[in-house]
Amino acid sequence: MSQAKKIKIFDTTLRDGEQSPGASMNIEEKLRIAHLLEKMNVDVIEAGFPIASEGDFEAVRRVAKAIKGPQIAGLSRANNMDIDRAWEALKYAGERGRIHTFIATSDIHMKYKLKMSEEQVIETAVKAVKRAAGYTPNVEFSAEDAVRTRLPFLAKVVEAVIDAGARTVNIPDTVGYTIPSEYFNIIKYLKDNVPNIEKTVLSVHCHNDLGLAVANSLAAIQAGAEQVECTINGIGERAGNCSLEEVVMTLRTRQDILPFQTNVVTEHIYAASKLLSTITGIVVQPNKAIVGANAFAHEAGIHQHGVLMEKSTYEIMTPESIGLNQNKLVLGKHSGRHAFIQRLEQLGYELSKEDIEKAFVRFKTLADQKKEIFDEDIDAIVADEIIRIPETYRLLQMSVSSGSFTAPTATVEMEVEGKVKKAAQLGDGPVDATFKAIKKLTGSNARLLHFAIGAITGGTDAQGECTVRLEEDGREVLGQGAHPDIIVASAKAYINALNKLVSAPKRNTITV
Ligand SMILES: CC(=O)SCCNC(=O)CCNC(=O)[C@H](O)C(C)(C)COP(=O)(O)OP(=O)(O)OC[C@H]1O[C@@H](n2cnc3c(N)ncnc32)[C@H](O)[C@@H]1OP(=O)(O)O
Ligand SMILES: CC(C)C(=O)C(=O)O
Ligand SMILES: [Mg+2]
Repeated sequence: MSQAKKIKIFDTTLRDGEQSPGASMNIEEKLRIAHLLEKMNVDVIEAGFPIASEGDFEAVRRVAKAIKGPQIAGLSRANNMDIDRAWEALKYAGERGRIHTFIATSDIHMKYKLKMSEEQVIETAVKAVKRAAGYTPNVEFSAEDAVRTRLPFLAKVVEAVIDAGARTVNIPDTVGYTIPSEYFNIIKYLKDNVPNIEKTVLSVHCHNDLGLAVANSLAAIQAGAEQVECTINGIGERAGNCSLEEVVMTLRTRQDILPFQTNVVTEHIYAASKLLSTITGIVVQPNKAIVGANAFAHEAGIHQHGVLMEKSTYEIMTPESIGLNQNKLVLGKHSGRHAFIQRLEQLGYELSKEDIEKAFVRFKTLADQKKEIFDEDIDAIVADEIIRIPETYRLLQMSVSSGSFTAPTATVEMEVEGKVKKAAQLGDGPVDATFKAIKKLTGSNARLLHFAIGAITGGTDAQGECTVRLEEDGREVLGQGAHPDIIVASAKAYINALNKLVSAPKRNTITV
């Protein structure tokens, strides 16, 4: 059995997270996220601030009704109206309904915002906790701006609200001001100086104004905090809150020096991150820890080589642990031969050493001009440099008749696998008739996905250039053809694509 101490995860994506500019969510959206948080097995979901609006009230009520595992919290100021309204929404969750009441305790907030003395703040806090405790024993109290609060006063407030019935007491860094060593000392001070501290769960709630929310939360855990308040993708007021995925994955990854564990099923982390950014439109930066697009991607040749030999050379957690299928080796100008050869093999190419070297030189030249090399680029390099697509089908001659009085007809003569064949077809237009004739001659079932025609140079004598994209059995190819007659250019492009389909290696999904 593990000796690790349990840390409760209090997710406030739907409350503090929603305070991010532009992150407002409707009730259905909040419910979808709440269901995913339930699957993730977080301990508490703070669903909203019921007094804030009818919509927020309804969202908290619906979440309290629908969610079965985690506790459901609703925020309220330290007054009767907010607390009563919060319970009205939370009561459907029974004992799992948590009234979370708060009041600021720092000099700045008391003087300028609340215009209250220390005595008035303590009295208001105690009254609020007692009022909430009249509804449920599941009461949390937060000392807003605790980090900028004089410590002896903070200790007095904490002791008083515990006596009044607060089962959880939260010490927020509301403005993201503290640093890890200072926050550690604050939590330690409360542990050492509040006589009834063991009767409550000590919680922390960090903002990211200096980019230290996760580091501060970890320091607090080391000092004895038992609950961490956090949000998916770290969204929240201003620079955001402590990121759930970062704090949870740090605890999971560094068990060797952090003997703590959470109940979170981390394999849902990636899905939760995606769902939230889809709903809010707040995109995750590519280099964001854990859930950014590049968090499990490697571009540098030396790293790619290492990862191909043994993933743990450059990966401290597995992509699977957050619900990603696999890592990603991005081919670009920093890549080396090992990764390039692996991609060639995955694409189904079996090339000699000399051919690989030729293709690699072309790949590096292209990578200098292009940010990322895709599989289609590699297909083109191999086709041009090594394979030079064999012509299973060849256009010999063709004629087309069409106009406003004539039904479009195409007569096409082709060499098909060494035999000369001819067919005539009617169509909706001359190109359609031509493609139908080619299909008849080749027996192809390929689907036309895209057809584009343009002029290579200006003027009526310009070469027509045609591009088609065909699909057959899940494989897609591009075909190109050029000719002064645009119908002939179209026929050539279509035949070029068919040749690629019969010569390209068969592959399933394209992976890295
Ligand atoms: C650190 C945090 O994240 S705290 C949570 C912040 N979240 C939000 O504010 C989002 C939801 N808020 C709202 O919808 C609105 O602000 C409401 C409904 C709560 C209040 O709206 P209004 O009544 O119009 O007041 P307004 O927001 O302008 O001002 C806040 C009032 O609450 C008082 N107040 C602030 N915090 C508290 C508190 N913890 N306990 C009691 N009163 C408080 C202020 O002193 C001010 O009082 P006043 O109106 O007597 O001057
Ligand atoms: C309401 C409290 C917990 C808060 O969000 C903060 O202080 O940042
Ligand atoms: Mg906050």
